[in-house]
Amino acid sequence: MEMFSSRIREGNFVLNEKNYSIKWTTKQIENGWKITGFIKGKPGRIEFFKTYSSKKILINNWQSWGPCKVINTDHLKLPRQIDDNWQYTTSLFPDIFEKQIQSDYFILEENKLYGFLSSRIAHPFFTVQKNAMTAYIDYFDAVFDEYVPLETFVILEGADESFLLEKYGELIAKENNVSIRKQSIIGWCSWYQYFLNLTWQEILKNINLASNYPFEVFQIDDGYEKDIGDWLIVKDGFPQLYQMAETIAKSGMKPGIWIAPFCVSESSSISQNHPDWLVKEEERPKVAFRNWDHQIFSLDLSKSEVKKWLYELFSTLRKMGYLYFKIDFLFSGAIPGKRHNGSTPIQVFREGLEVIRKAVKDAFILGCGSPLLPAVGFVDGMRVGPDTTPFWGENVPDEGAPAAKWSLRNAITRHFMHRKLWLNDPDCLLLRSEQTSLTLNERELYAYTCGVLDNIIVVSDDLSLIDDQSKEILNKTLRLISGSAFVKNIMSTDGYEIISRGTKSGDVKLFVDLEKRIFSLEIKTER
Ligand SMILES: O=[N+]([O-])c1cccc(O[C@H]2O[C@H](CO)[C@H](O)[C@H](O)[C@H]2O)c1
Repeated sequence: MEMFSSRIREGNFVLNEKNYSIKWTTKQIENGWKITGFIKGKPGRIEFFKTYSSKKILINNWQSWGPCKVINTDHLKLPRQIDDNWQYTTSLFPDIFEKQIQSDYFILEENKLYGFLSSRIAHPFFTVQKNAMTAYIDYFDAVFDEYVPLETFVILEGADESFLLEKYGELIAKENNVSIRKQSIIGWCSWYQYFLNLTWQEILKNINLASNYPFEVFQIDDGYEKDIGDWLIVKDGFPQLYQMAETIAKSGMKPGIWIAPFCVSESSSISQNHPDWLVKEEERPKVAFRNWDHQIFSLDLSKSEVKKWLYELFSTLRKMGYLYFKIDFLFSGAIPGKRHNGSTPIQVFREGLEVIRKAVKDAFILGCGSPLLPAVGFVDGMRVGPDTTPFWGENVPDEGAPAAKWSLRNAITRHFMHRKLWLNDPDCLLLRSEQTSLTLNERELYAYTCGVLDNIIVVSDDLSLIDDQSKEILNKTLRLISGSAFVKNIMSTDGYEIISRGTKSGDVKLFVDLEKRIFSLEIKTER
């Protein structure tokens, strides 16, 4: 284990390189080491730490949808090609990802965890090549005249990897002064039934049927808006946004809305009227990703006009009565590219989140498609996996594309974040027995796992398709929440053992195998 080419040991150190200076402190902590410090100059991408890598490692992608999974470093085929439309969800640095094994923020291996506790200015990540693991901190093109804090780094050692990961989560929470909402979310969401074919008639139908369910939140997803960026203008056939909120509120639920606030479509009025608001590459608006048959640009969140627009947008929605905001495609605010004031993409991403937080006050913010570590402290809930699907998805590559199987796997491998960094959103439960390829067993397996994990529970079905059996799955799931859950064998590749103490049904133990699609649920003490 080497930091800047010297063996790791306690003390205060200084290093003056050509382009930057760094001073740091290495301290022994319970179960390992902690490194804090300061840096100035034009660091670019610094090689921070080096060690040997095991073959079996748990790696993590930087944003919500990306995989968090155990791999065997010998079995990964390199080089690999990235889908051009989704470069930055695959990696913040696609050129690195194509050639090397990459893990963002942390790596877990047998008996050891290497992890960063913060991403306030820079992007910290690891690469593995042959048996060499390197930790980098990337400061993009930023120049710091004065010392700025280094992203804090820890090495944790111990025999139980699940425990190391939990410990890591606690340290991140402490570093970022996180406070967690006690009250979790039980709700309804339109996306996984209606996708972009959403209509106001169907929304009304489901608002009415929702009175038979314990939903506190009723969230309208993508499909109501005229264009990505033109959020306050609705599609033909929808009432005004304030009327939608009123209708939901009248039925006794909290109005929730989906919005992708850090990006705009090439066709939106923002792109047309404010080209100066967009992140540029070679003087042209940079394509953050392609979706909805359009090129999608990234907003330059370093600009005060953009921040003002963002604040107005969210305070308007809040005034209309929205109390739950699913803010999506957030990664687009943090992609590399030229911003107006020289801040790093990570800094401006956090400034954007801060503006939204101020504007919506105490309303619930659910992050989605979001960089994970930089969002800690700004969001109440966070999607921790790819989109779920009304099919299992066993043939979908494990790379962040929608698939129930991989969505649930991430809910398990990223469980250590739950109630430490935010409330985990494992994505929606799909309970309907029609218009789905999920079997009864798969629907139960998904729902009970989310329940035992105590995660956010949001149903995304046309409620007129819910039969008694499907409703009983929901009721049973809701009796499994509120416990404190622990994934016992996090490095496993053939089935997870999850225990949860103090659930509404007592202490429970769940064994779940996503390959074989089997589970067994043991309820130990009835209360
Ligand atoms: O279909 N896609 O290509 C695609 C790519 C990436 C993300 C994605 O889903 C995201 O946005 C939709 C609305 O558009 C829902 O809100 C999902 O819950 C959210 O995760 C969909």
